[in-house]
Amino acid sequence: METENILIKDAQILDAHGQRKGSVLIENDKIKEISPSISPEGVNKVINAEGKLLIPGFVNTHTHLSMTLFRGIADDLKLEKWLNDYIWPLEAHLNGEYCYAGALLGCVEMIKSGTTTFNDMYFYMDHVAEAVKESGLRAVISHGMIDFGDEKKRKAEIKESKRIIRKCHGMADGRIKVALGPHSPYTCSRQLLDEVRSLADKYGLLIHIHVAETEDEVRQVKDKYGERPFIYLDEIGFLGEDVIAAHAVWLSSSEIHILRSRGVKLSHNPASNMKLASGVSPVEELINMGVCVSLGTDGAASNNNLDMLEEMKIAALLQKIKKMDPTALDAGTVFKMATINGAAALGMADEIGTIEVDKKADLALINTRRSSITPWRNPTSHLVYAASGCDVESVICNGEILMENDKLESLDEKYVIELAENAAEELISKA
Ligand SMILES: C[C@H]1O[C@@H](n2cnc3c(O)ncnc32)[C@H](O)[C@@H]1O
Ligand SMILES: [Zn+2]
Repeated sequence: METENILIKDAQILDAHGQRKGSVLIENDKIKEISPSISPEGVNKVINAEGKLLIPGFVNTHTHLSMTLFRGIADDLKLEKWLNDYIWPLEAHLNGEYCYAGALLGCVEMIKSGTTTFNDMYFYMDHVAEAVKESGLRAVISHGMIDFGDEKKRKAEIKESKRIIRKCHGMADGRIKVALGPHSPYTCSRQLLDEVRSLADKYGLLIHIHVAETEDEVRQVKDKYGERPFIYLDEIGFLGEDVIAAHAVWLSSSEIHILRSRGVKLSHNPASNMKLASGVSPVEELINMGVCVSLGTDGAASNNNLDMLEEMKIAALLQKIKKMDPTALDAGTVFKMATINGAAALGMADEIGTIEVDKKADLALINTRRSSITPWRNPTSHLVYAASGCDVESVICNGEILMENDKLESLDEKYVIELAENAAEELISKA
């Protein structure tokens, strides 16, 4: 491969390690050098980052990308009714084409708001992988498995997961990895969860699952298995460092200890938890106990967007009101949740999540000369409390420019919007 290099010149750099000024040289897919000044001689592409803030691309650790097609379809409902009466009946009409269109739309939205890596659980994941490949983004994808105790369904779900692993793991120059996606302890049988654990151990794959999202789920799991969700999962030997659990709202103190001792990673999804009125996760307690808590948007049908800047603000504000303490979940902590903690949750802390030499060049540039973040004083504060996805101007993933000066480079935005609009209309007319 011919060496491609990009120089990001004179940026204000911000990551979990703090703030500094400097230039960043990218060679192929990685950061080669970070110095106060780097000569542009022999460089293929120079980006003048004077007056710009350079941050790591956000890591969104819980998404259902193709659900962009269902945006605004079923608002103002509780999770159970939302899933049973609206979302699952619609999902019965999905196909690969629709999932591809919805995933492309999600990729556009994520690039435009500075996300470079995401953890996605859904259906027709080989079609989703195709969209991710075209977009230039990095993703962990998993087939969402639900068996409701039906043996035939369980076998079919495992078969589909294995097919996706064979077809997509390592795709797009390694930007796409495959994980296992048992939906939740209330939709998956004990046997299915056991098989998932064995496959994860055998192939070294991550497990992505929804757990302890609602009080109703806790009641259901207690009625069926006699224990709260995380205690039940621990008793069956399911939990480990490779598990990333979304939501984790309703937790007892013993469950928090289990999460810590098993090294389970969490994805906190405040907007979705608020919109479905699921509850408020005890994020401050979890972080103080040493649990790795990252941030995710969930799908666009329960959020209703994929903007990690907005999600950071919601996360911070929600903890402050839960604790009635304005010092709770400060801006610096929530920025870490959206970057390095996300990388750690996906087992990629050595590769992404901060701006360091030898890490992947997954970066976003914010234009600091925007009215919403003027006067430019405290970058972390402005990012979390004042900025939104629209303030992201340029995005690089794996050393490729995906957006420059607000123009998408890897995808044709107009085409994607048209494709998704048509797919959504056709799909909804079938239901
Ligand atoms: C993959 C399946 O998961 C469903 N889903 C989307 N969001 C949520 C949520 O917040 N809790 C539980 N299940 C969810 C999605 O519709 C797919 O059926
Ligand atoms: Zn979800």
